[in-house]
Amino acid sequence: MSFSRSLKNKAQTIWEAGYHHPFVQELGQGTLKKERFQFYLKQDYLYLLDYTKVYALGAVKCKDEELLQRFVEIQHSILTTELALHRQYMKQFDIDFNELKTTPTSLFNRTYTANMLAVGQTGDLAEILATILPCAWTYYDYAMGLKEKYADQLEENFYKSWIEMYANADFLESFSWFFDTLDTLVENKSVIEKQRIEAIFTASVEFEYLFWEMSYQQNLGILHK
Ligand SMILES: Cc1ncc(C[n+]2csc(CCO)c2C)c(N)n1
Repeated sequence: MSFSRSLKNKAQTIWEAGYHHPFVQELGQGTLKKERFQFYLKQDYLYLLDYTKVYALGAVKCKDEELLQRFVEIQHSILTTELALHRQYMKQFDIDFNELKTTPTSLFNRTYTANMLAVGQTGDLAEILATILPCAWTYYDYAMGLKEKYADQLEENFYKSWIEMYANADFLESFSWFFDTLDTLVENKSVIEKQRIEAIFTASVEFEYLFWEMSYQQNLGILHK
C-alpha cells in the first residue's frame, strides 16, 4: 500500500472512535438533536472559511501549474457547493445568516484551524496535504459507512442531504489526486520527514474527533456556559 493510503491505518484507533462518536452515529440514524446540529453548522461554517485559506497557502507554494489549478479548484468548490448546503440547512433552522457575524468561533475550533493555518504557513506541500486530507477523507469514509449502515432509514432522515453530499462518489476522483500527489511529494523524503507527515495527518484526525465532541457538548470554551 502506498504511503498516503496507509495513513488511515496509522490513525486507526482515533479514526474509528470518530465514526463511533454519538454525533456521527445519531446523524446517521436521524436522531441527532437539532440544537447540536445547529451548533455544529455555525461552527463548521466558520471553520470552513479558515479551512479554504489553507488551500490558498498551499497554492502559493505550488511550482506546478496543474497542482495550482487543483488547490484553487478545491478551495472554490468549498466556498460554493459545501457552504451552499450549510446555508440551506441554516434556512431550514431559521438561523439568520447575519447571526454568524456575531457567533463566536469556539476555542477548540480556533485551535484546530490555527494548527492547520500554521502548517500552511510553515510546512511544505506534502505537510499541507497531510493536514487537510483527514477533513475530506474522514467525512467521505464516515458518510459512506452511515449510508450503508442506516440505508433503510435514510429516506426519512432529516440529515439525508448532509450524508449524501459527503458520501459522494465524485470525491473518489479527488482522493486519487490527493494520494498520488502526496506519494510523489514524499518520494525523496527521509524516514524522519515521513514520520512528521504522519504526525500532522494523525493530529488532524484527532482534531476531527474533537470537533464532533465539541459539537455534541455544544462547547464554546471553558468561559461559556
Ligand atoms: C470540521 C470539518 N471537517 C471536515 C469537513 C468536510 N470537508 C471540508 S472541505 C471538504 C471537501 C474537500 O476538502 C470536506 C469533505 C467539514 N465540513 N468540517
